[in-house]
Amino acid sequence: MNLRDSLKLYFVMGSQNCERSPVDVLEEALSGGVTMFQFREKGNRCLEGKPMMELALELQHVCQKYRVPFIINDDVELALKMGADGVHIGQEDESIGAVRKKLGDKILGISAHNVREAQLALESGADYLGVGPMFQTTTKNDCRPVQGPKVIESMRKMGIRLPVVGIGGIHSGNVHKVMEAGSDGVAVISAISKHPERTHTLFQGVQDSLLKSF
Ligand SMILES: Cc1ncc(COP(=O)(O)OP(=O)(O)O)c(N)n1
Ligand SMILES: Cc1nc(C(=O)O)sc1CCOP(=O)(O)O
Ligand SMILES: [Mg+2]
Repeated sequence: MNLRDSLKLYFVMGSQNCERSPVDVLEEALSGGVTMFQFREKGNRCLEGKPMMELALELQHVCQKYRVPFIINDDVELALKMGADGVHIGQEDESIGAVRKKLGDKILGISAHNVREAQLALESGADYLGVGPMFQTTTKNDCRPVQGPKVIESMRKMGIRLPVVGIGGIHSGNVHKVMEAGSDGVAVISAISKHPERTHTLFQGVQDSLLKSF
């Protein structure tokens, strides 16, 4: 599967986001159509040290079973140590160029909030952009103000063709707005971590939007 296709339904999650076993949640999400996974163990009640590492390895194993890329949030050294498929970093994390050098040809995702950040990420070697927040979210407390899907639209209008996922407050009722703005897919936490059994509805929303755009 190429990267654009892998980004259709991108599940981002850590144990702090789950109401039951993260391994079971991920397994159900992958059966429901998730195409890429990011391990984001961060914030209140998150695991550290050995328990975090053990969980990361278990989740990586589940992704391997489904042949879905396993991405690590923020921690480049952890990603290299585990042999993860890539890393996602934001504007407040390490420099993009330095991370690209460490990662070689592994997947590098960058958060971008405007056309300038998107252009810089592209020039520094990003493989895809995470753009948000699309809608109001309570999952990440240091989020930027909501700009909505129009940011993705403006990136596309300015000729940025890099694969893009929208993130922040996305659920099956608003997924079409993100896709219609020119996104390749959506990244979600709570819509799946709280209701993994509804993953297929989100996946169908992405597919329907892609079919309509032809
Ligand atoms: C796919 C995707 N997009 C954006 C983010 C946010 O990254 P960042 O801005 O570095 O914030 P944290 O997730 O590290 O709190 C993401 N993780 N994934
Ligand atoms: C991790 C993250 N990054 C965001 C950004 O705007 O960059 S919003 C966000 C949280 C997404 O969680 P939910 O799907 O539950 O709203
Ligand atoms: Mg980050």
